[in-house]
Amino acid sequence: MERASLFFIQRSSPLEMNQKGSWTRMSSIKIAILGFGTVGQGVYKTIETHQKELESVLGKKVEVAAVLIKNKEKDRGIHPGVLVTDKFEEIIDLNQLDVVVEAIVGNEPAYTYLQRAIQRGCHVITANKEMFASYGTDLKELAAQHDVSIGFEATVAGGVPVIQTIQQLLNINRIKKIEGILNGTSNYILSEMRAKGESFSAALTAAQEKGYAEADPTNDVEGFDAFYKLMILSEIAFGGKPDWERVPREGITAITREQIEKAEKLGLRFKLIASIQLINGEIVGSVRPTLVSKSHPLYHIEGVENSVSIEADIVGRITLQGPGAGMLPTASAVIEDLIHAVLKTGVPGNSFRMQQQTPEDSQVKEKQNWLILNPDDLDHFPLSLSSSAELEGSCLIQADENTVHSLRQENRNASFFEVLGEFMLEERQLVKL
Ligand SMILES: NC(=O)C1=CN([C@@H]2O[C@H](COP(=O)(O)OP(=O)(O)OC[C@H]3O[C@@H](n4cnc5c(N)ncnc54)[C@H](OP(=O)(O)O)[C@@H]3O)[C@@H](O)[C@H]2O)C=CC1
Ligand SMILES: N[C@@H](CC=O)C(=O)O
Repeated sequence: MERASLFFIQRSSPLEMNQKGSWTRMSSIKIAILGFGTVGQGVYKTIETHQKELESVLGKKVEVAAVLIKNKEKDRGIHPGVLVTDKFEEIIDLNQLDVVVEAIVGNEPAYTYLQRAIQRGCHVITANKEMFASYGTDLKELAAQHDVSIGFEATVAGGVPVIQTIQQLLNINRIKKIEGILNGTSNYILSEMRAKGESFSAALTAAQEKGYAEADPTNDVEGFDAFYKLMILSEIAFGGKPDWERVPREGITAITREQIEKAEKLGLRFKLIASIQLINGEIVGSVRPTLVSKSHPLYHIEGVENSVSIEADIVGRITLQGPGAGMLPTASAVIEDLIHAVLKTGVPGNSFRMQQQTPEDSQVKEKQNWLILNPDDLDHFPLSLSSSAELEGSCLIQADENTVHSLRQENRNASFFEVLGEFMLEERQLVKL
């Protein structure tokens, strides 16, 4: 009995003194969660488990007023007082609605729902990178017009607070380059294939079961997901995005277990690397499978972990690392955005970061090391390493992007992988092109 009443006291709003000096129930922050999959459920659970912390930071209880889903037949285990509906109209028409958290999939109807929520005066938070990469600029503008916050920490690198780091903590630094592992599913698959000899499809199934993969995992394994995240980072770091068509995007589907084993023998690991930088004032990016050597920090990023390195002119290089996908890490990003939303530190324009950076000290892209697996014509590479047992049927070159591009055209069956980090082979010479 005592336990039950204690529980009741905790769940009801605390008392606050009103202007007339009498005690009333403290008002609560009412939120709606759009989507109740991995992310939506994580947010719902975290609000339950961390109500005390939320209340102490915000001075108010946070109440989930409504949840939007597609399939009304599924049992959700949601508290009976919460409106569970497949009709957005019922949510947007609620008497009180302060924050809308969007965790559904794809551009529409997510974009329209968030526009309507902002127009109603609600703060919005999204985890939907595909939508935000396309419409983030418009939504930020709309949010500024309506003086509401827009949170999108969960759109990039799951639980790793990279957006707030750039927006709130690197206001004066000029960012030169951002590079990292931005897709948890791909990194998990590559790690499982290498460490446990799993097949691609078995590793993908496991990533889906753990809630890491997108509803359509093509986005993960073909590099679209990392690409969307890169575009979101580009906008906050450089104040703009490159022409999407000019960003090479390649996923991990063509990587075989044999290639992974061959790389392993050479002390190299495959990682899906996303990178974006200013080169002579132009924003240049790419998403592609890359080989990293033991000396490189990304070599040790395994499983669902993500890692993002930010190179800036004052601070130098800082690296953030942590879980890049999954229920609770993503809920963590959303919940922290909720604090900024309610305290209004997430209103666009409240970040001091300049919108457009002067590309004064942008860099010239140097030649990189590339490992070519199975070139069609080894004679093409006079100093090829084909005589090496480990490198049988492959060679290492140093070349710029354009040279590699032409070589690819001439060697259609060969695979070209940039090598990051120190990579030297005894008695072997690098072919410099
Ligand atoms: N999973 C992760 O680790 C991360 C995911 N994200 C992003 O968060 C978003 C959600 O991901 P996740 O939770 O994994 O996805 P899920 O597929 O697990 O869940 C999607 C949810 O959205 C609902 N939904 C889909 N379309 C509609 C619609 N048109 N109207 C109403 N409800 C709809 C589904 O309803 P129903 O249950 O009825 O089918 C489901 O509850 C995605 O944009 C994803 O990219 C971001 C960071 C990490
Ligand atoms: N599918 C995504 C989820 C988080 O953004 C990933 O695997 O990284």
